[in-house]
Amino acid sequence: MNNDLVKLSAESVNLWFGSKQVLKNINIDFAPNQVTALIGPSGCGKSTLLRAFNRMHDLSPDARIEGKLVLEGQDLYDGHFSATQVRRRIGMVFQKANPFPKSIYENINYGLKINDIPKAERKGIIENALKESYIWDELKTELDKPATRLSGGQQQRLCIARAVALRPEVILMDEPCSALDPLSTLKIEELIVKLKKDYTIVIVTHNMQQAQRVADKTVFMYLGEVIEEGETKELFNNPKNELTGNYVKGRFG
Ligand SMILES: Nc1ncnc2c1ncn2[C@@H]1O[C@H](COP(=O)(O)OP(=O)(O)OP(=O)(O)O)[C@@H](O)[C@H]1O
Repeated sequence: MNNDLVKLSAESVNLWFGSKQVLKNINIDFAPNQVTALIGPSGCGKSTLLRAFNRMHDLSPDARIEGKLVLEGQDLYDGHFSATQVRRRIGMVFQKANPFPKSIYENINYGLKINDIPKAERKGIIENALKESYIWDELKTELDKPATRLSGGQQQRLCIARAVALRPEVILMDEPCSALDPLSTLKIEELIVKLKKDYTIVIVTHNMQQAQRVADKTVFMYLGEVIEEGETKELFNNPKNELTGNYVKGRFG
């Protein structure tokens, strides 16, 4: 891919937990302002790859990474960045919404504080992040209420607001809708499509319809390897690899 069209990439990435190799020679380029879905059967390494971009394996003493994970030409592991700096530029939303046991306001304010955003700016940023995440109208009169009292779908949109408040360049989403009802799922999907105007988004999903609804590109992984990647429509309707075809048609997984 032309370098101007690459926001984030994995270059010859191998990853082990102890002696078990979980990622094998992964090469992927993620284009800016696009949504890319990572699909593949359970255990194929999707979350592990996503987490590697966010420096989440720093805390696993048995994790070993070879190769490069690159954001705009800069290696995320070459000592240039701290994990906090990486996470400011690459936000993450998890499978289960994980609001802090604090108020709605404080959930977003906390990240702003630890990233030294001046106090005078925080209120406006919080309002914007909630608006951007389509949740302001629902929550504007109860910002002081505990976030844990929100519905699962609202909690997940709050977590997305928490991520966007820091103005990351990339948002990684690890099965963000798997714990949600169909209506909340639809709202998050609409939000994802809207957010790609400003962010590069990578989403892990087991939901084939979801991948087709939200993703411009799709990457199919199997046993730690990338088997096929391409335009979502193409990969689903005209897969080049038999394994991909069997997976997207639901024959295994
Ligand atoms: N911290 C860890 N220590 C040891 N092994 C791990 C660790 N994290 C993941 N693994 C192993 O790595 C492999 C890949 O797991 P991963 O969670 O990346 O798969 P996945 O494709 O995201 O699966 P799922 O769709 O079920 O979430 C699995 O065999 C898992 O047990």
